[in-house]
Amino acid sequence: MYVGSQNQLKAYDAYLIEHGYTIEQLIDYASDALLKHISSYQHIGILVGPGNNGADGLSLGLKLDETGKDVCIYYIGDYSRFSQGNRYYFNQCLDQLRMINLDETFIDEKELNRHDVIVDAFFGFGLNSAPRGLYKSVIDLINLSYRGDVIAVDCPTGLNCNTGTPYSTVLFAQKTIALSALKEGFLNPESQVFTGDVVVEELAIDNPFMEAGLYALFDKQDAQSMIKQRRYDGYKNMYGIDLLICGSHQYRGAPILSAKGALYSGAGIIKVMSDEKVIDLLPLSLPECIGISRYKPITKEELQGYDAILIGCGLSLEKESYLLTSDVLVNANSPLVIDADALTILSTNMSLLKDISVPVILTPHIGEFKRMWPYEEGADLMEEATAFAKAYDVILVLKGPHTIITDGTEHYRIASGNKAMAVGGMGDTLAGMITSFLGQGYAPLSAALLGTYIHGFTGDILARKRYTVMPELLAEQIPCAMYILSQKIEE
Ligand SMILES: NC(=O)C1=CN([C@@H]2O[C@H](COP(=O)(O)OP(=O)(O)OC[C@H]3O[C@@H](n4cnc5c(N)ncnc54)[C@H](O)[C@@H]3O)[C@@H](O)[C@H]2O)[C@H](O)CC1
Ligand SMILES: [K+]
Repeated sequence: MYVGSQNQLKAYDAYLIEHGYTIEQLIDYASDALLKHISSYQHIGILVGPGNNGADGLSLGLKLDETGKDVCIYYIGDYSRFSQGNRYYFNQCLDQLRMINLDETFIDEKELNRHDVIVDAFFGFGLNSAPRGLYKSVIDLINLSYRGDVIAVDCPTGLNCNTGTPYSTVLFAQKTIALSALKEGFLNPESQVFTGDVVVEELAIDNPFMEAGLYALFDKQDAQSMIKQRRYDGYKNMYGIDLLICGSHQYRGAPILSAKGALYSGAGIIKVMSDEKVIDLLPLSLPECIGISRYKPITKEELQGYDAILIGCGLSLEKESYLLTSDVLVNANSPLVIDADALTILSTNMSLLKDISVPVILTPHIGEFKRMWPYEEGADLMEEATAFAKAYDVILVLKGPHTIITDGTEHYRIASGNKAMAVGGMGDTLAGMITSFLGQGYAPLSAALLGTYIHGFTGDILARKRYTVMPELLAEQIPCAMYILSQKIEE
């Protein structure tokens, strides 16, 4: 299943049109996909707006009429402002269907309740602000007085399709048929009260989702088929020797959380290169890990022999951390995960990324991302993420609700994770997990996807009975979560 923001969905339609489809054809495919969801009803009212969402409703009305249904179209506004696709179907409807212009004849409660379903094709992903005037009046009337089902085409009118939050007026639907892809806002669980059940219907064409920039939703099934079974004859070196260059005298907890994330997600051997104070603490909290005292400068030789390296968690922003980060970026010859303070340091000299020949995964939260990329407030985060990954040839794990992961060519949103996980230290655990999967031999993009999915999945299990989820507890639960996924256990 794919997901897109308003911009991306507009670009998706433009891409299809550039590649030979006409808008009238696309609307025809859209109404084909809608038909089966409405065909069990007999008396059908369709609310039609001025754009292509309205056109979907008109084309659907024609098809329902052909099968003997009682169809009535309610429209607002003047023909000259309708979209090209809308006019094409509007003209056909004029000859065949009962058409009510709400500017002239407003519907009352009785007329409304003649229908056993109301199809909302007022606005789809094109809506930019609250519905006003007659649109608002009709929506208010339906919300208050209509007793049948409301089915929304693509997005309920009045719901912001990027955020999943309502404008001041919104139509409550029992069901929403999302065309081609999920709208980004539907990832927000709070949107469900407006959308009702969401069904995604793809158009019956060769859909170029990924090429055209839409994001795939990486879900439980994807994780189950990606996760490898442990081998009967496996031994520790087979599961990776990972180096975590993390922690400082100031931050002693972060490296422990990263190491726990790495260890509990299956790493063979973990070495933590850090400040003396962290090294002293390590055997007490994590006796499985090996401590290495950190001296400057870090040479190429010291970075040899690892399957994956993580730098950044709890590193601090002292001068010495700047030197350390550039030493590691210049000398590393294993796949590299860059997190937290190392990202802030990197943001002061992004050209360091240009000369790296090993695969690099960056794991910023939005604040760290903005330091690295000229992000303008309100810009489309998924589009910016893709552009960033392409520009620097890295894998970007942009942390947030339904974390964004892209290498510039493939793009994903992670289906797991929840609000109880917004706790300091959670990112350190995640960075350790991704490093662990890199070290276990997963391709870099797979390591990022699997690490992030399992992190969220473990958090989801814990959050069923918790208001907040602590990173340390989460780390300790990773083996159970991985067992559930690897054995395909239904819960
Ligand atoms: N690939 C697909 O899945 C396809 C989906 N399709 C459908 O097309 C709509 C999007 O159509 P579009 O014409 O771009 O936008 P809308 O119909 O949602 O809106 C029309 C128009 O209205 C203006 N507008 C915005 N906000 C307001 C407001 N508050 N009040 C009044 N007017 C407003 C704005 O100018 C909009 O452009 C999508 O949802 C699918 O249903 C197609 O079938 C093609 C293939
Ligand atoms: K709609």
